[in-house]
Amino acid sequence: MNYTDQWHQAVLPTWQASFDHPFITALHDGTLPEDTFRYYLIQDHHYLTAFAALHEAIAEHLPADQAQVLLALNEGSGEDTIRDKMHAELGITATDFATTPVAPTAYAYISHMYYQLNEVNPQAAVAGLLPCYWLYAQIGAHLAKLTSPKPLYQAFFDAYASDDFTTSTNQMLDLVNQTAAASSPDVQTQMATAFKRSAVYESHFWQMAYQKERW
Ligand SMILES: Cc1ncc(CN)c(N)n1
Repeated sequence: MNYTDQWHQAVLPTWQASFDHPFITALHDGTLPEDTFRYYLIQDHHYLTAFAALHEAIAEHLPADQAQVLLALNEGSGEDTIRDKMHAELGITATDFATTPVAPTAYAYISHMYYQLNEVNPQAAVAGLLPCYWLYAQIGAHLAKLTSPKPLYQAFFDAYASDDFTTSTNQMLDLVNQTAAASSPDVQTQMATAFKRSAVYESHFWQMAYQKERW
């Protein structure tokens, strides 16, 4: 079994908690209040801004060929275009982003990823990015085919079931497995820990949005 499958096996209950979260089930059956989705999109914009910056920062510490893959991934998943359409549909503006503080869980997740880079090592930081790709690709693949009655929510699942996002996820999986294979056992353990913590934060992120968490 490759490294990422081992780490995935080790976090299965946490991973499943995201699939079963009421935010996801309500998105799927169309009952999620629009203002809850709006809250999610604004927080996720904060998260994705930091996530893109992290790709750049981590790439500076990787061997050139791996850095190139990470930078290309940062350009190419197509997520921004879909999000722009959703923001427009819900009337979310640049002012909303600027005036809405990053909520505690989003702040903690972003801080965790920077901690991996600044206090652990770039390998752990790369592993910490993976659940963001992989979990959403799996949720998209699973739920897009079940069809939400609300087109906006269906578009969310479709985006993550798309060929572009699946390809990006597979490239990220390859990058993380190659990085792990070239690392010492101690670093592999640090990578597994970073992956696990990101998976935990992914499940908490739905809850943050569901309860519209505030400071
Ligand atoms: C919190 C979070 N995790 C993952 C994804 C998918 N890139 C996302 N948009 N937001």
